[in-house]
Amino acid sequence: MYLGVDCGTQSTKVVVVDLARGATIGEASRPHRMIEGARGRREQDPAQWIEAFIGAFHAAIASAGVSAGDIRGIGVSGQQHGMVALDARDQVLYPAKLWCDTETHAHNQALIGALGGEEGCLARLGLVPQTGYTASKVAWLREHHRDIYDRVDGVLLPHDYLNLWLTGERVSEAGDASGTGYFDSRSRRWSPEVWQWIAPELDPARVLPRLIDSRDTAGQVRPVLARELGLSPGVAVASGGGDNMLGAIGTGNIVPGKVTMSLGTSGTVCAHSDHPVLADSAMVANFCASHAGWLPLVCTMNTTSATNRVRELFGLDLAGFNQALVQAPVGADGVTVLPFFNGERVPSLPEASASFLGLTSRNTSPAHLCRAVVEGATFCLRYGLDLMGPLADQARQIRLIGGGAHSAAWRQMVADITATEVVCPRVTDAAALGGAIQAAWCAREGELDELCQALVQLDEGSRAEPDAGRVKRYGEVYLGWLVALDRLHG
Ligand SMILES: Nc1ncnc2c1ncn2[C@@H]1O[C@H](COP(=O)(O)OP(=O)(O)O)[C@@H](O)[C@H]1O
Ligand SMILES: O=C(CO)[C@@H](O)[C@H](O)COP(=O)(O)O
Repeated sequence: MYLGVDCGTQSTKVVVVDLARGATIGEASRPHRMIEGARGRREQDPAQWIEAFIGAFHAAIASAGVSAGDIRGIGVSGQQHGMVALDARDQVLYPAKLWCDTETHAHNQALIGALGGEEGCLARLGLVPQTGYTASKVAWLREHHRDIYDRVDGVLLPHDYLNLWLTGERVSEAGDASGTGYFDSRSRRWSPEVWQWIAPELDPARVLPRLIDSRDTAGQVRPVLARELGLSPGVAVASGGGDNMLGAIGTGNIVPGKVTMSLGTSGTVCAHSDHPVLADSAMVANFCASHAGWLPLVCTMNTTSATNRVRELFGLDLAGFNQALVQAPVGADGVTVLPFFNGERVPSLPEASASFLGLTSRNTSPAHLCRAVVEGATFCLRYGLDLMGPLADQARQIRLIGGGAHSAAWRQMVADITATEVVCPRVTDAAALGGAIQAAWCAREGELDELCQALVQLDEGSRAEPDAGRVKRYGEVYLGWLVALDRLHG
């Protein structure tokens, strides 16, 4: 039995996988709260991740009808880029600044400038740091909270922090580390040179976690914690990884030719590559995968974070929202939504706000506005997919995951907007499943492709084929959306 954990933005999910039966036999989740402030501040208290982990752990074990003592290994996935600053006793010094925090935009611009612009960044890091990556958060801490910064003894990513809590070890692996902005994603090594620029007083050899291979274990669950959780002694904790990296494993996207799209708090599109990718656009991030190879990815900041905002505006639950989506036509009778409530990464507009355009007396029903915001969020992903070019073109199917993938109307919309067949894995918490699969792989239960073949099952009932008429209509509506984007944001 293996356990997969995904510390997402809105919640922590846990799945229990029975290798012998080739099945996921238990699932549970527990929510997180967000601390939001002026100027794009978005933070979370890492203590909440631990609380959510423990709650979801016990609930998933109970739903599987097994004993915690049957668990052989654990793999942890986490929201990428968050900064967890620790003192010498591993205590958290400041709330984790998240991937969707845009408060540090000026520091990111300064970093890009100092590294010699986009070309200099590509030469040093193999990618161009975006607002939201960890690097500018460290520089921001230095400028705004010098007293805290001076006490920093370690900087971890969210999944690394959970691995530390589980094992007592400060380690990291290439997948998640490649989203920091101080890691060379081609050589798969920290970049002390870039670190020196953002945090000259902090010795990278001390502050940055030890890098391990994706197939290595971070360590074993601490004996005292194992007793508290009811685990057997010596349970191994896999290297884990960023949620998108483990989502790729949990959808079987471990070799070139496939595309995974996630409709979570963020929206992401990624495709595996067996070599580092230098895309035409800096918005395509040349991340590493959390098994081997690379995972070029685009990420939009306003997916279910945007759709939830409009849903809540009308007091709708998720079922009511999904019903509303099908009550308005393709294109929402002319309503165009640029859903940049939180600023945006792709397109690169960290300081933008949202716009609703084309409103008339005939298109302001809840159905119209709900449909329009989902269309706007999906157009951002289509925009990202187009930036990926040949990396995505070769895929004839999109594997759709994340909470939004539960909506049949949204699945069909993705198929029609991208003109590509869409199918969901049975476990749409694919990052958590990827964690369990990686844990079994680290325990040498089999090769990764064998484990994916056995454990990633598709939900045939979720399959959505593009409809020729709607594909054509969406082609026109998307062009209008691009014109609006250009007109408002240049
Ligand atoms: N049945 C559903 N229909 C539409 N959207 C859904 C459904 N279930 C979940 N969601 C959306 O998914 C969101 C959570 O997505 P999730 O992938 O868990 O986020 P994260 O991993 O970022 O925490 C919810 O807030 C909700 O908007
Ligand atoms: O910043 C990125 C990817 O670069 C996001 O995808 C985060 O990793 C958060 O993921 P979700 O909570 O939306 O799954």
